[in-house]
Amino acid sequence: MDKKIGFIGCGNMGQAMIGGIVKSGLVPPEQVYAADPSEQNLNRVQKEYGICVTQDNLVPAKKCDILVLSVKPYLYTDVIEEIRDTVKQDVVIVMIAAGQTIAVNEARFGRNIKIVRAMPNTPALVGEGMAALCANSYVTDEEKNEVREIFESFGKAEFVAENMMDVVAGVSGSSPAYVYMFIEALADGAVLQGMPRQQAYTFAAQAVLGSARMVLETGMHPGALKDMVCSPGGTTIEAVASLEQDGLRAAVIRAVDVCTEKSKAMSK
Ligand SMILES: NC(=O)C1=CN([C@@H]2O[C@H](COP(=O)(O)OP(=O)(O)OC[C@H]3O[C@@H](n4cnc5c(N)ncnc54)[C@H](O)[C@@H]3O)[C@@H](O)[C@H]2O)C=CC1
Ligand SMILES: O=C(O)[C@@H]1CCC=N1
Repeated sequence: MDKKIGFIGCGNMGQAMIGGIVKSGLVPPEQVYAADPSEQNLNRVQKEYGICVTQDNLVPAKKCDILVLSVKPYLYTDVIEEIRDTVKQDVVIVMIAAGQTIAVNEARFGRNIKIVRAMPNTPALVGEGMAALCANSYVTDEEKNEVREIFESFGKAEFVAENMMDVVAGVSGSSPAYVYMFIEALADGAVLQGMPRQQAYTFAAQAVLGSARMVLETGMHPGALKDMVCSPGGTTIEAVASLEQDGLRAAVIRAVDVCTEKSKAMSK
């Protein structure tokens, strides 16, 4: 892609996206810019990925065709105020912050600005991200495809209606945290039964990875896949009955629900 891609904010999510883009070879590292006040973060991405780094937000603002605002939601007002007179006329702004709506941010720019709102997740760093995207009417189909290509360079990406963005935070933006908790708990159970800890993380994480691929690649219902593991009178159904008793599913459904509600509340 012959575009310059900039990041304002180079923390967890910015670094995950930069890592994904550079590793995929979508654009050469010289075409990727990151601005952040943290020298430590900049040194890390500069050393690891060879991209252009600066503490001045106006550098990527001036140079980039696609500009990702990867700062915390509360900083959007200040950052937009800082860059809005410097960005290219035709720049495509990509907003990845939870609870930041297109309408509110169009108003902050105060002109007809192209905005794509996205909700990615950190597995982007290993090329297995999941992102939802939606765009305002100023973004052309070609530009939408370019932004989709960026997100697809480190995982899957789908356009959705903007009113789906809150639930996307609940089901994929934030859910890696719940999955890590599940992996940690699986490993703790194995350690309790005598397995060395590092080995336990490998066994637990590979089981989660393989199960996720089964859902995506077989297209089978998760319940049917679960039934395939449960031998009558066997070990698995003992564990499944125990998880039902302890409310695993109810706990997860509630987690997605409260996360979604928090995202909605942040939009107000
Ligand atoms: N971490 C995640 O899993 C996900 C995060 N997001 C969104 O990504 C955004 C960033 O989140 P994280 O990367 O987790 O936060 P973070 O705290 O790791 O990174 C934010 C970065 O912004 C920098 N920063 C602070 N003030 C700045 C300024 N004025 N100009 C430029 N950079 C500045 C900080 O030094 C830091 O490196 C948030 O809006 C969040 O909602 C979206 C999806 C997933
Ligand atoms: O916790 C957060 O607010 C961000 C948004 C999705 C994942 N992390």
